[in-house]
Amino acid sequence: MSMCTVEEVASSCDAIRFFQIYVHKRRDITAQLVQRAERSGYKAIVLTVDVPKLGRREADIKNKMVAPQLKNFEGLFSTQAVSDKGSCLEAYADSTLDASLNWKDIGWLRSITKLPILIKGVLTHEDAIKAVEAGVAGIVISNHGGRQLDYAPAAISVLEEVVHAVKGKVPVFVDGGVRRGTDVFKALALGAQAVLIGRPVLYGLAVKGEAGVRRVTEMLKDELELTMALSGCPTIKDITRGHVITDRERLHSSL
Ligand SMILES: Cc1cc2nc3c(=O)[nH]c(=O)nc-3n(C[C@H](O)[C@H](O)[C@H](O)COP(=O)(O)O)c2cc1C
Repeated sequence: MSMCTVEEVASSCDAIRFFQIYVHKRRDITAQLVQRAERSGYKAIVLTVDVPKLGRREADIKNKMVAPQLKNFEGLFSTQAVSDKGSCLEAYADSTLDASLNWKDIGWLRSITKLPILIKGVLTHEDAIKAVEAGVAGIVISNHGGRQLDYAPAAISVLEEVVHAVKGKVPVFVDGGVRRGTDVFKALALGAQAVLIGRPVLYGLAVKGEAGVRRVTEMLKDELELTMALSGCPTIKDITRGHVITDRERLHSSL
């Protein structure tokens, strides 16, 4: 749901880019986006699976959230959803996203692209195993930044069970609540290959544009390096499971 097009983002930088998609009721629209991402040099498709419907975002409802102009869909369909119930974003998601999304759709996606497909929104080891069986190239553990369902577990709390289930067959990434280098360190120690960052990037952007985003990533990098130095880890490879204690271990030690 970007306000810039696939092509605009591609021409703005030569960084490695992954393209995140939702599956639309109209599959031709999803297919077109995937093809545009391929043509624009994106390296992977990230299929978000935790939004069959938009969660109940009460602030959006109260504030009568207006869906932003989603430029990728210009000429394809109108994204100007209106709602008398409150959130226009919710009305937009209801009318366009396919709530019947299921495991077979990964097969469909694989049939229309040669790019590796990552699945974003996994929170259990059972789903992680199914995702690997369905042929994904990577897993992003995520609860959508806590924006979809109250009481969904924190992504970091399920990281280890997913890593164990996946057994190194595909890389495991995690997002949600990464605010400090220590958070990155913890995720790496619990077996994540990398972390993804949402709101800190947006906060940096809001405060100081591109320089603000740069500063956010520098801060995280500096903090990670300091944490590594103070934990006796000269390289990322030196960060091990033994460097962190989880709640489960605390509980065991008090039994
Ligand atoms: C304003 C906003 C918009 C988002 N839009 C999307 C989206 O379109 N697709 C998606 O997969 N995740 C979306 N997310 C979720 C993020 O990708 C990510 O999972 C989450 O923000 C990570 O948590 P963090 O913000 O604590 O780092 C959005 C998050 C925010 C805050």
